[in-house]
Amino acid sequence: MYADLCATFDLIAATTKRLEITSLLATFLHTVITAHPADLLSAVYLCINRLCPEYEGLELGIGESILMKAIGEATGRTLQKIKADMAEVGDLGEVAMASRGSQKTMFQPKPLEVGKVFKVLKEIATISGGSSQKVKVDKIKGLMVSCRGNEAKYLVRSLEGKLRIGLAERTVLVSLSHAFFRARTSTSRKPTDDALKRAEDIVKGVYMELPSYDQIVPALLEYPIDELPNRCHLTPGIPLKPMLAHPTKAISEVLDRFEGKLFTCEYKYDGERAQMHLLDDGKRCIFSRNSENLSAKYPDVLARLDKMCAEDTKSFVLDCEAVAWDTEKQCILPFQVLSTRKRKDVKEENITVQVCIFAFDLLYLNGESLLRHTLQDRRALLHAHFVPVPGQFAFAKSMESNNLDDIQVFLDESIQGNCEGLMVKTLVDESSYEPSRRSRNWLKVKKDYLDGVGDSLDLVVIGGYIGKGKRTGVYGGYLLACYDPEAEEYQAICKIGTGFSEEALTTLAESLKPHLIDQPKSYYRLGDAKADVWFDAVQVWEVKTADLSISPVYQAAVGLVDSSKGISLRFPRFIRVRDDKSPEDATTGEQVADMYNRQQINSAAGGGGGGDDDE
Ligand SMILES: Nc1ncnc2c1ncn2[C@@H]1O[C@H](COP(=O)(O)OP(=O)(O)OP(=O)(O)O)[C@@H](O)[C@H]1O
Ligand SMILES: [Mg+2]
Ligand SMILES: [Mg+2]
Repeated sequence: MYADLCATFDLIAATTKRLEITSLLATFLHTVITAHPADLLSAVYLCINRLCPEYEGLELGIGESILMKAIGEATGRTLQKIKADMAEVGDLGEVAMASRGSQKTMFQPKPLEVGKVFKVLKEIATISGGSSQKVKVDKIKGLMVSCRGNEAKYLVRSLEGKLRIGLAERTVLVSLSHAFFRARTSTSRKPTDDALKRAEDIVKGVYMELPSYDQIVPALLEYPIDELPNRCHLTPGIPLKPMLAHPTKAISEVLDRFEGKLFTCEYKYDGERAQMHLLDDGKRCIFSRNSENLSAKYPDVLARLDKMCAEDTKSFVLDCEAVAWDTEKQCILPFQVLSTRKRKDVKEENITVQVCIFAFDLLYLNGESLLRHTLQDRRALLHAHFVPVPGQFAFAKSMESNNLDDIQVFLDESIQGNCEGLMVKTLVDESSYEPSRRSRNWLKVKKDYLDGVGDSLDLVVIGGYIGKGKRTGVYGGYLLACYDPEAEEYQAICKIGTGFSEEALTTLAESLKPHLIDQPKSYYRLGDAKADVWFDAVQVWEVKTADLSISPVYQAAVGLVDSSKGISLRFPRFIRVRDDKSPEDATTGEQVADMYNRQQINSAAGGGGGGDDDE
């Protein structure tokens, strides 16, 4: 059984054609549905490399050293040999497979089952405490000795938290819908593309509202696909992925894009996205942009929830921004202040950074999902069912006008008020809430864009340079990368050395030290970029740049603008650590290429702000 999954992984790794991958996985999942339905949930989780819904926060990502130890002990090879192989091959999964293959076994252990493998992985992730390292190694060993063929390779990669076979989560979702479609229709007829597509849209749509296989897989096993939307829908307590916005260069661009449509301008608050939930039973929670549970960070906000609700408000999901607040001067403080707030185990009486919540959308109210309502409706309900509390809870400031001068005045006011600019949104037509989409119906206008800097990038730290002179003892600079989800690789984009306060240099170096690795990962695409030390891809930094240029050295967006050269940033400047983005949410190669192309168009047009003067 686990062998079948691993065989499928091998086939998937061997092709890059999305349709083929979908069909390979659908075939496998179909057999699971018909022959071992109880293992289906485990199989799906193994395919997407997760242990539970994202918001539960349980993760694998077992460190290289523990894995090497386990491989050594399970295969009777020395650590030195494994390290040497690793240096040569660069992939611990391959090393494990080769080590297992060369091992003489006295007897054949029982074949591994998907459900068993997944169960043990989950156990490993939950182990903590004093002797946890040893227990983990033992459990890994226990699985490893039963591995045959390529199983050790995928087992190790699952433990590392990265399969790297080019299997995107949305492909798993599509395959799952196809597999169920096949299982639910008679085999004599070949399904029409339309019917397949319909099944696909239902499953995808439901997942957007309720991103939890724990709920969706059992429902699919029990009911027909058409019934799924009635069984699974937006539910307070389970975070949905927030809707995202497109950057625009100027107010005139907004007016062009939204011509003939009703739209609204809102202040764009500069804090942290906060999705607030109230459940029927009174339970409450807050989630980040990344579906991380922030309840332990904002006990003060949870405590004020009752004050914010009108009397008939029993359950809801609110989309908000949490912003640092100056209680004396009664005004918004910059993001930098919010970032100094403690993140975990916050006690209300010790809070130094107060926050005010600015609500801009209502997604669910009293048992009903509002996602498909117009923004106009949702906003009316928001205002009717919630009550502003000075300095604690407010509605996002908004304004309707299609006059360029009016919007400019509103934008200037927002900047005066310590905001980042405006969010401009369709109000009636095409104004439903689109979870997890970067929608064309939400446009952001930031002050920075108007200054000609363009949007910031969120990049992953993969290398460092030993500091000299004033930076002795800390890193003098870092190597950054963007992420290419298609190739599942981090592509080096630039060296960065400016924008750091002395304090930041120290704290960043400290926070990265536990993630030092002996050599760059096989999935770092480096080109000619070099570094003194290498880091595991764990930290995301927001970075501003003067401009982007084609580079013979760096490999970001390679193949998109030039067949062999990548794109690099000129004069990159560190802004902040993005705790709310994981490395795989970093700016993509495609976005980098997009930014480069837009910049070319703008400078060719001789438009404003073309200068690239940087201090
Ligand atoms: N009125 C508002 N409506 C919607 N979002 C708002 C509003 N005010 C502030 N925001 C914040 O602005 C964010 C979108 O712009 P921002 O440039 O900060 O995105 P980001 O988090 O850097 O992500 P990305 O760059 O990937 O789009 C939202 O995620 C939300 O946190
Ligand atoms: Mg922001
Ligand atoms: Mg951004």
